[in-house]
Amino acid sequence: MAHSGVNNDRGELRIHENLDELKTDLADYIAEVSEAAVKERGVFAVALSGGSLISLMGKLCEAPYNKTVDWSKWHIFWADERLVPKNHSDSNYKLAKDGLFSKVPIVPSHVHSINDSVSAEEAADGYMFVIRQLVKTRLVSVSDVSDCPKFDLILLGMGPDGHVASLFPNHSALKETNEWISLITDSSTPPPERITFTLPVINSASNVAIVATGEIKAEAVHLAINNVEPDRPSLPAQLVQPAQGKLVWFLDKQAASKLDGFRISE
Ligand SMILES: O=C(O)[C@H](O)[C@@H](O)[C@H](O)[C@H](O)COP(=O)(O)O
Repeated sequence: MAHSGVNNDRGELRIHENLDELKTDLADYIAEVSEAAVKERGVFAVALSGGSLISLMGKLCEAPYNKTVDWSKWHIFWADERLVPKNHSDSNYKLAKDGLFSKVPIVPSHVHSINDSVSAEEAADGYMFVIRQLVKTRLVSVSDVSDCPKFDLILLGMGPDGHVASLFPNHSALKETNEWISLITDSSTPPPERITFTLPVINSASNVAIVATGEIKAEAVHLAINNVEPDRPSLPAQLVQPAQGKLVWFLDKQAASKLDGFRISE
């Protein structure tokens, strides 16, 4: 690791020499968080995003994790989903199915995907209903400080514009303070219709990881982590500030290259 375990008030930074190291560390981290949740609560409620995140999680499907992780206790949710059919190449469900849960023994009824055969509004309401039910039974924990669900882990990618989940810069969904889910119809990155967790839900999780790689992400990583304009934070990734949970950044050295004080070691 180029820099390991550096903590600042924007969370723990795990900066890696290359993608292979990052993938191993990410798999280790997810396996550890899952084991701790299963020990404490008997289940692991994890929310995924789309993009490169899923392939960066790929080592979970290999030894030793494929055998050591207690997959039967995993419950999978989506921090965001694109409103396309589940067999469409833009679907985050398809991405996760092909890259993850078709390869490990996750219980099909523990996959809490978004309905693709109803209207966007009905899909958003349905997803909200499922999460509400699971919070009632405490399969998903509840935050002590808000009435929001407290996921054991929310895994986020980040776009070069600093978006996380489907929360885009300057979008009104960033201002949502009550609802758990927002329906987006005008996403600046296609496809336009998406369902996303809101910031209150992301910031109520026990653990949040943001995974960003490549030089194309360096500026947004700098703005979000060096907390530029802390009084007027506007970048979605900068607004990820878990109230009681732990935030960890998984970066490669290209994505970290614009961080204040960061030097690439040869
Ligand atoms: O559904 C989505 O579009 C994603 O959840 C999105 O937030 C993604 O994580 C980022 O766009 C980063 O994507 P990359 O890692 O592929 O750059």
